[in-house]
Amino acid sequence: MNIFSSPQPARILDGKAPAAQIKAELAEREAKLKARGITPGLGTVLVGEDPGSQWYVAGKHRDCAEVGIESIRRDLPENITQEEHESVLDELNADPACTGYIVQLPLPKHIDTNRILEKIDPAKDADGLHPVNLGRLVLNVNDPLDSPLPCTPHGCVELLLRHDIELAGRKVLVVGRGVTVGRPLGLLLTRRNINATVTLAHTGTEDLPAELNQADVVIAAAGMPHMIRAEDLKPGVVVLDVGVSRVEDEETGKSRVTGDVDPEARSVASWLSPNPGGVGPMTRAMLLANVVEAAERQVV
Ligand SMILES: Nc1nc2c(c(=O)[nH]1)N[C@@H](CN(C=O)c1ccc(C(=O)N[C@@H](CCC(=O)O)C(=O)O)cc1)CN2
Repeated sequence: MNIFSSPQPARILDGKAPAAQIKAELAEREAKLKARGITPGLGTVLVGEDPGSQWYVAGKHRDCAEVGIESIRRDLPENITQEEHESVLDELNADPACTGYIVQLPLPKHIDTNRILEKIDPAKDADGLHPVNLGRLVLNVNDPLDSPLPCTPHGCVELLLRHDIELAGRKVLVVGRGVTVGRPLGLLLTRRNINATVTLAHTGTEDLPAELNQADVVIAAAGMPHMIRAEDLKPGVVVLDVGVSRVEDEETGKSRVTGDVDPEARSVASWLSPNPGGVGPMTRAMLLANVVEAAERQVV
């Protein structure tokens, strides 16, 4: 134990159990939709052979099967052109069996990601990353049935709420300004129903340790292994480890997933999300929620 230690090791912010609960709730909603003649169908668009992306997409289809959502896969070659990629999105936009879809990120460098995200029909945007849906997040459209929320930010907030962790009035430091996590997460946390005070740190932040030292809650989404050092954290802090990096295990030589947070943080924090097993399963559950909600909007 060092001088920064909290008296007890951090409690685990487990994502697997709440994700399983959410999936069970979604399976019931899906059954009601089917009874009304609507079958939710998730499409995925994957470009290239990246093993991580292939694994995530396969996981999304496994999750769909669990909940009763139909799956549509479009696996495209690495050298696909912008125009060819966009024409696949035109097909999915027109396909009534596809009630929602995602384009797995990152895309190869020769593809303009923003143009691809803009091409998705906002009503079928299962990731909540179309400019219209991100704009609704900025505009504070509050009814969840109006528009999808980005999956990882929504998963982070749900993970905290389902462990009864109060966010109102607390200082939350989000580390990372990416479009899939950091930026939308800052917007979500400052909504009136959550009411956190948010600082968004990034590679241009001059004194990250000073920011970390002030924070009641740290959400690390930078994708840099163990960049959040235990000695910079305030004792009793709540820590969510979102970053996913693949590193070689020193003992086995095999590739494994690691997060942004130094494992020693468990002796300082009051709550710490494991990685894997924390935010990842919640991200997947929130994607399914977006697909079911998009299909439910067809009923109303
Ligand atoms: N279109 C999108 N692309 C990407 C997103 C996204 O939300 N939409 N996020 C990430 C990848 N991602 C989903 O696509 C994702 C990452 C991690 C997990 C997850 O469950 N992780 C597991 C462990 C994973 C492992 O062992 O490799 C965990 O945390 O327990 C799910 C989804 C980038 N691209």
